[in-house]
Amino acid sequence: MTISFSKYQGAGNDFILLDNRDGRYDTLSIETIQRLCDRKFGIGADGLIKINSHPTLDFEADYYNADGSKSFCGNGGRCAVSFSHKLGLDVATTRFMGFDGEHLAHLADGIIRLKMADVYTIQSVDGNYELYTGSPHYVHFSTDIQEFDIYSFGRMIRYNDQYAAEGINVNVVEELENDYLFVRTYERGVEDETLACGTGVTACAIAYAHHHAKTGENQIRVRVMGGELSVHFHYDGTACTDVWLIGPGTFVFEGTMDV
Ligand SMILES: N[C@@H](CCC[C@H](N)C(=O)O)C(=O)O
Repeated sequence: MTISFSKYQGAGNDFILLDNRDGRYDTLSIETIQRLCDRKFGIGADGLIKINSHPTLDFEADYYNADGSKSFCGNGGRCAVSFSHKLGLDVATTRFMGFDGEHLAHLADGIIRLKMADVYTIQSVDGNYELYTGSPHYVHFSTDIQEFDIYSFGRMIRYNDQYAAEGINVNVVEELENDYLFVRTYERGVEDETLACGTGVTACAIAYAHHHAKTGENQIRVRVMGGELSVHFHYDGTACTDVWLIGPGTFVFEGTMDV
């Protein structure tokens, strides 16, 4: 089978995008997804997204991590909107289905505003936080995180008895200035640090607002290893609503691969 793909990246988190609106890639196996994402034997990517048709929404973004497991991906969601624009869909305002439910998004001037799920539960775990933003995240605040060994720390948390079965994404966060964070993320399903994680920066921005009791409207800028993202939301002291992840979703190259 010949796969026709486009490669995209959002703040350095990179994805293979497939147009599957006619179902031609419905039978793609987990092994094939792993091979396509492999950086030595395949195209190379942190994840793969099939754009499926949907009965009531503009499309479905069917996301797979590089190991073939499924979740919602914030950076991937933005890239799915950019790719859908390339496919000819009108995505100035668009609604699509993701792993965690329906999403609204807007594309203007190459920047995608992606509406994320509301967050009602922020769990405190020994001074760290655990929350679900479409995928599960562990948030640890620290200083001088450029020097932090995120790989060893991420693996220690992700594979401990509490999380080993389901897995968790592990973020380390530094406050650079008021409302400006630096975030590094170890992603489950990639099992390594990625250059950015959209659901991760969303979780970190929310945990930061919660930690500092920043109620009301929040606009948090986040530096990641591969660029800059923003997270806007309302926090009422308990719940986060009207959550938006803002950033690019950039075309890199396209091609074919025989599998
Ligand atoms: N890179 C993503 C998150 C992808 C899913 C995650 N690895 C998981 O399995 O939970 C993002 O940008 O949100």
